[in-house]
Amino acid sequence: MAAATVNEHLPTPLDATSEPPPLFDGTTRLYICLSCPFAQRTWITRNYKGLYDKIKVVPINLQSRPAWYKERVYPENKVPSLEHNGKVIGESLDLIKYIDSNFEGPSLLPNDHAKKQFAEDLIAYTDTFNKTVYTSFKGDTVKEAGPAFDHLENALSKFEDGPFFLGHEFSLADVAYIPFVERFQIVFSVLWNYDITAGRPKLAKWIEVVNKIDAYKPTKTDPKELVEHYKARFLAQ
Ligand SMILES: N[C@@H](CCC(=O)N[C@@H](CS)C(=O)NCC(=O)O)C(=O)O
Repeated sequence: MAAATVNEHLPTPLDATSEPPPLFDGTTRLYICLSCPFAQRTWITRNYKGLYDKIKVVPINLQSRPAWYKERVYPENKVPSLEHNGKVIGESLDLIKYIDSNFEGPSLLPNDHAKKQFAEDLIAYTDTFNKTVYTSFKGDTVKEAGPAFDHLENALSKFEDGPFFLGHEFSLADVAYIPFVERFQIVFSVLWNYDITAGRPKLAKWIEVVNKIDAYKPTKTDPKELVEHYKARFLAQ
């Protein structure tokens, strides 16, 4: 069971003119960008575990990035990153595991060895999944991306007992994919007139159920901004 959610009002993203927060004062801070799918993974994890007071979300404006972010927080200059116990760590897939195992709240990885291994395999496949889909934008998109969505449909068929990758329990495997599937569903529909769930009933059900999770709802991206961003980034000649 997810922890209770709160109706959170996040601060305006910090930009190049913003002073840094009082860094390394003992506050745990999760630096994100509101439209970043990698950061969204960590944001969902933090919400699902009910860590609203324990982990402060600090949105950053990546278009007008504050210099102190690279210089004093995270030299890779990307989001997400987590300031915790006097150090800063990054990489969304490492971070979701880190948050899950170092903080209180419902566990997002099962104890069952086979299920845990399946979650690890799925998490390891996310880069291939994303690469296959992003590469397809430059080619015969619907045809080339098909196997990536079929992979998810097959994975979702593994356990009979529920709509999620590991069956009835929501896990880090779901967290790792949903930000990207959310974006792909929108852009395939708007730009290629293609429904990624057509002929993929498990994927359709999974998306429907994940959309009801309170920890996920406030993290969803703005579809209009997304389509404009994808047009400019992937379809411009
Ligand atoms: N592998 C990283 C990727 C993070 C990433 O690329 N974040 C983007 C925003 S969506 C970013 O910070 N881009 C800024 C840049 O590359 O300068 C992760 O999983 O956390």
